[in-house]
Amino acid sequence: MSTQETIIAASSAYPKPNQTFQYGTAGFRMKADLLPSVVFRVGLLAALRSRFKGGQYVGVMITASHNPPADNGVKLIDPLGEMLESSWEAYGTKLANAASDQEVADYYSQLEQEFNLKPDVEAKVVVGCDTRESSPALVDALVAALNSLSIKPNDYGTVTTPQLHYVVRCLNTQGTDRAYGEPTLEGYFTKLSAAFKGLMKGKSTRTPVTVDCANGVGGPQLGLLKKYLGDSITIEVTNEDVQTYSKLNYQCGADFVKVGQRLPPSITSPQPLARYASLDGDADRIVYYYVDKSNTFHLLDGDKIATLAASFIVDLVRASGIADFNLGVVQTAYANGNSTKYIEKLGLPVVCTPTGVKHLHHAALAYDCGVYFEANGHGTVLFSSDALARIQEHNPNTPAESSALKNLTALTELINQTVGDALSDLLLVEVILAHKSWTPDQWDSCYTDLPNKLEKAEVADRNIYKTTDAERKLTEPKGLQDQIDALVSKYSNGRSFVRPSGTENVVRVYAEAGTKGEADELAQKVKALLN
Ligand SMILES: CC(=O)N[C@H]1[C@@H](OP(=O)(O)O)O[C@H](CO)[C@@H](O)[C@@H]1O
Ligand SMILES: [Mg+2]
Repeated sequence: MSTQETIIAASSAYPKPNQTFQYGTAGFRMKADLLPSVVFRVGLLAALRSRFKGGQYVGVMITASHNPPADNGVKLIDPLGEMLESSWEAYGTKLANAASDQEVADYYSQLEQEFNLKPDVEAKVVVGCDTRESSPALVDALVAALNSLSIKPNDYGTVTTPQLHYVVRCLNTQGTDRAYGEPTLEGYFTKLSAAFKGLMKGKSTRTPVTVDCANGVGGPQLGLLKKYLGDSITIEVTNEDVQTYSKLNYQCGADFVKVGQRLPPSITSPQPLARYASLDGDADRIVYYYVDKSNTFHLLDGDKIATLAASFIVDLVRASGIADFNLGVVQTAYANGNSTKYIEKLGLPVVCTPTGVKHLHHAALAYDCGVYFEANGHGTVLFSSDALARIQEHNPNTPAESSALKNLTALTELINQTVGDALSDLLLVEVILAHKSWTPDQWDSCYTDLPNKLEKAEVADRNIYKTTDAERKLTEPKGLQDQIDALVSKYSNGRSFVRPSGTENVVRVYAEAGTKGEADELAQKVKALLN
């Protein structure tokens, strides 16, 4: 049979439902029963992408992150562990929407020709999935697509999204001077735990940190990581039930905590000033929190993690005696206004990009060290290859410089530089707090969040909302931005913006103001302009 015929035969087992699909910020994501045809076609896309990249490995992750248990999703990982290059999202969308098996096969061949893909360049695809009930069948759909092209994918089983990103990068850099690590889970755990233990040497024993794993894949993986960490840290794991599918992200996890600004109900008697953290369903996102002595809840979100990491790394670089090192922080419009002010006060450059990790990641590459976080806890730290070389070649002049340099080097190993990684970020925060001997309230006191409110509005057509200035201003519908500005001007420390979501059929409204009541009121008033 020709390739066309084998694709058609295999595709016929995965008929397309009557639905339009779009590869968005988080790949394809929706109710799992709508996804088999999409995942099959993403398998074809992954093969094309790998061949386009000269036969390098690409990854396919099956997950719907913080979405409810009945949802699932699929996204592609590029060879260095980054998100799929944006220009390819459109090919994914077109493949997913092809009306017949014949059209699927035709479009596959068309792309093969367009990119002049040689038949002798073999595709290499790795796959991983989260713990959802629907995940194994979706992996089967992916494997069926690859098998129809005579490709045998490398299945990493149930893994966190960042673990798969790590593995993809390791596979493609093996044996080069940019080798990222062993392309196995053991390699991942060993790399993180060795760096962590080095950084914690000589630090006094800390109180435990409690980690809510959203009843997702982070639970079992954190359980494994703990074995490698030994007694270098005490981690208490909660919400780690992956057997009861309905519990995933239910009343727990990073999204629940961030959106509701409250504890997961499973934490019934929080210890004042103890450290708590929540992961999301695929463990690429983390937020911290604590209750103070009067039992009031305080969130330490992605902005707080970014400022903590940036100030710590700047200090380490200085203490190592490395000069002319430029460190920048990348945020989105959702970053709290006071976090931005704080970073400016530290004398660090800070830029704002559109929402979505790929935009932040790209902007962070402009620095020797780019620290990027979304307020909701997605984020990581990138060191440029030039910066890594300078750190490696630097000759310290004093024992103090030598010790700082050693820690800086270990940090570059501890941080998953492919993508935001809740497990790696957890260890990063723990290291910094240990080095500063800080309790969570001391960390929190660096700056006070401006009261804020995030709302969503259901609108007839979110595509009529067009933005500029990193999504902070509307250009369309005409006149709406002026109305928003007029409202904002009535509030001290007021700020508000409106943008269409990239992952849900809604428009998001964000507002900040001097008091919580004013922030809520401003958000309501801006929302009312949309109807
Ligand atoms: C306000 C907000 O939290 N938006 C989220 C959300 O994007 P929207 O385009 O706002 O739907 O999902 C993205 C993917 O997970 C994440 O990167 C982003 O931060
Ligand atoms: Mg996630």
